[in-house]
Amino acid sequence: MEMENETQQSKFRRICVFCGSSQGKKSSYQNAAIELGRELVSRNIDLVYGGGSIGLMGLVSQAVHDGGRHVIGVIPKTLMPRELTGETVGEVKAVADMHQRKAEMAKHSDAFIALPGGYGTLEELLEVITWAQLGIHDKPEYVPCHESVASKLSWEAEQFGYSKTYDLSR
Ligand SMILES: C/C(=C\CNc1ncnc2c1ncn2[C@@H]1O[C@H](COP(=O)(O)O)[C@@H](O)[C@H]1O)CO
Repeated sequence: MEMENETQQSKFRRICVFCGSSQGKKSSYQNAAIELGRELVSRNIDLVYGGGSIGLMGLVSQAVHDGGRHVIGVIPKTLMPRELTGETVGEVKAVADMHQRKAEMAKHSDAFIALPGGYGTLEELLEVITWAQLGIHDKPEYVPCHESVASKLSWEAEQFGYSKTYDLSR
């Protein structure tokens, strides 16, 4: 029987979160980023992300770091002035370019979660989905099916004729 307040164990050690470099118009996006960060902490899961300190990326990484879990941020050197402001959080892996960033993020993660974001987030999500389709990896991708979490991303996905259910896990 499960005990209340018992730390939840996950089969995932590290999860990669893709999300916006801006905070978005709705406070629910920001709340979702913080909630997801805390949820990872409660399940003893470390974070892999794009390394930025701005937008939803900054919020989720700060929440995981504040909760005492390890944070790996993977960021191209050329993007640092744009996406890294102030103090860095956790371990920062500087890479040469965007392609290496995505490959590194995928290598260090057991699964992927996408929160709302712009085209960068969408691009990152679609890349790992298509890698799974090609059999390059078999790690699950998940877009939380919740209005406040998925609406921005889902709007963009709809433009590409994507499924409205957003249950992309396999
Ligand atoms: C330019 C290249 C590939 C296509 N573009 C991107 N690929 C991967 N990651 C990207 C791309 N553009 C932006 N990003 C990053 O996504 C994060 C969220 O951005 P958003 O637009 O706010 O959702 C952010 O860290 C961006 O750096 C290489 O050939």
